[in-house]
Amino acid sequence: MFAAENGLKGDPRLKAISEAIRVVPHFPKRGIMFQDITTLLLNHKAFKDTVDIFVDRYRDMDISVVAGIEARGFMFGPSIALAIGAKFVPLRKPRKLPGEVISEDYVLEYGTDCLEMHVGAVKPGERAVVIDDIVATGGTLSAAIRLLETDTAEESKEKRARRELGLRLQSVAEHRSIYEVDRSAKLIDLRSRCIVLRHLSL
Ligand SMILES: O=P(O)(O)OC[C@H]1O[C@H](OP(=O)(O)OP(=O)(O)O)[C@H](O)[C@@H]1O
Ligand SMILES: Nc1ncnc2[nH]cnc12
Repeated sequence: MFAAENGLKGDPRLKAISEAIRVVPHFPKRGIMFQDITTLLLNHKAFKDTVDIFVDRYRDMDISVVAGIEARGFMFGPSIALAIGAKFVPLRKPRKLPGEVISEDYVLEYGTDCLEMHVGAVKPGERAVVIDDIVATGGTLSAAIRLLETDTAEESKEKRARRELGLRLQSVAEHRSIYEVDRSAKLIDLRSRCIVLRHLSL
């Protein structure tokens, strides 16, 4: 879907990017097919192609904020921000940011967590892209969106409605299985939304 929507159908870069991601079964616990992007980072071409695809997609779109989710969104987000002329806003795990923060709790496949952002890092009306390495349950990405929405809460209802209509979820690798079929553990192979570098344009 991403390939077709973005004129990348048949682009050999997408296959090479998918193949550069190592899949580690049963990490960090039984049933999880862990998508390890550290092997992609070791492959200069696949790493650069990944960043370039997002840069090409988001340059000249009046985006002033790239928000990266700790920790793996920090590995791709800053390069994309610099290349498209945006600022980089880190969305961090609790108690890491020294200034005043807003927080959002969320549930993960293997526990619960929280994301924080400095108050004032994003101004009302700014256009943002959220970068992370993967969407599994979507809990982390939803928390990131809520954080950004909180900080832009002053914007008008009309503007907000327009922005919500413009939500886009994009990826460079999709339809990979991230759960092993394991009846005894009652896990289902969702063949779902395992997405490398899924991002959201607000
Ligand atoms: O869609 P979800 O179910 O929310 O899962 C996806 C999130 O899980 C991973 O991060 P993790 O919280 O493991 O932290 P890390 O990047 O610090 O390893 C991953 O990098 C995403 O941020
Ligand atoms: N299957 C998975 N692989 C890598 N990171 C993840 N975060 C949540 N689920 C994951």
